[in-house]
Amino acid sequence: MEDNKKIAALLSGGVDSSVVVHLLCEQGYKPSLFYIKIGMDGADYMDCSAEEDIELATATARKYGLPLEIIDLHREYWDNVAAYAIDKIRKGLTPNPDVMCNKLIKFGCFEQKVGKDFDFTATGHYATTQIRDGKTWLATAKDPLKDQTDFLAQIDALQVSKLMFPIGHLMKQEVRQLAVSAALPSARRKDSQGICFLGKINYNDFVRRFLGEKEGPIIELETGKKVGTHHGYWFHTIGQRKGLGLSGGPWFVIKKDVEANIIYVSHGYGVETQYGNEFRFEDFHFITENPWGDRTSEVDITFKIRHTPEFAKGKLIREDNGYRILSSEKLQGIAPGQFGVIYDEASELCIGSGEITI
Ligand SMILES: Nc1ncnc2c1ncn2[C@@H]1O[C@H](COP(=O)(O)OP(=O)(O)OP(=O)(O)O)[C@@H](O)[C@H]1O
Repeated sequence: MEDNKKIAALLSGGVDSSVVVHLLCEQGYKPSLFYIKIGMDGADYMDCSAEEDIELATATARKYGLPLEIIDLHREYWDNVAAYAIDKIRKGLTPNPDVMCNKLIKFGCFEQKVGKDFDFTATGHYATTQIRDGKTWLATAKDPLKDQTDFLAQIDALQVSKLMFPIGHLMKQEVRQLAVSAALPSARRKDSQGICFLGKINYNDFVRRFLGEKEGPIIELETGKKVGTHHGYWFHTIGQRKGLGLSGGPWFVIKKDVEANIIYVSHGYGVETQYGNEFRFEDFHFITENPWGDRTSEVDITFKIRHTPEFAKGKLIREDNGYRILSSEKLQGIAPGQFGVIYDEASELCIGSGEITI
């Protein structure tokens, strides 16, 4: 990479993005730093302050003599990401605001307002990129526990071609050590959850504010017996185990009847209905392009249906009107609305993702 590249670095005040700044400077770059402000919408249920973040970001910028600008994307966030999350929850689905925040805010609105004037945007995401056949592909991080490619799996070819992930080749421990040895202002900070509000606020308070409460029965799937009462199907998600307030557990949420406001639960593991080995996608999205071409109808892949370090093995099957995953093993808690994320067989490249439907 040439040293005169113009780089915008997204700085959150956390350890990871501070190390990004440090590494870029060591490589001879002079990145412009940007802190994205989402704001709290004047609501007390979002008790999180950006002040400490901004203070640490400012201290980091000063240490390296770099300009820091605060970009207000509050309206954009609420109009896009929060509205998306509420809409999905209302439909009984499980949204993933982190995925949408990356696609629409960090690499969407930010790109349109600021990033467009730079050659690259650097972030502290745990991910890498690879060039193959002249094209840029999203690739997994060295640290499997921290890998965040699943949160990036809705970005597009143009976005990925402009991204830099300077810490993607490091283990979290190495990043922390670098922060300490470089005496970065954020070195001793514990991990943050970034700007995505659902990581920072009480999820139930957020949902209650928009959808209120509505009591309904909790019914045991096998017996049809009422075992408890819930306060609205929107507080519960398929596969959920905690927070049902039922005795004699463990209980799992197996199914939701959104029309009738009923939650169906079942006991313990080994319940056949709790597992599935296939699901379909609503609009599958390839990040760079379809690496298998249109003629291949069935390919071996690895995939994730939630944010876990493990990859499941399976086949991606092309159908007349979309794609289907056939898993080699039974999957627990396939939650419609969540993103199913596809990787190549070696779990090296993140190929794309789609919203799960069943
Ligand atoms: N408020 C923000 N302003 C600018 N960039 C941000 C902001 N929040 C997150 N980012 C960028 O997105 C990356 C990934 O964010 P994530 O939410 O995963 O935080 P993280 O992994 O804890 O990173 P960090 O330690 O840098 O906060 C960050 O490293 C940073 O580059």
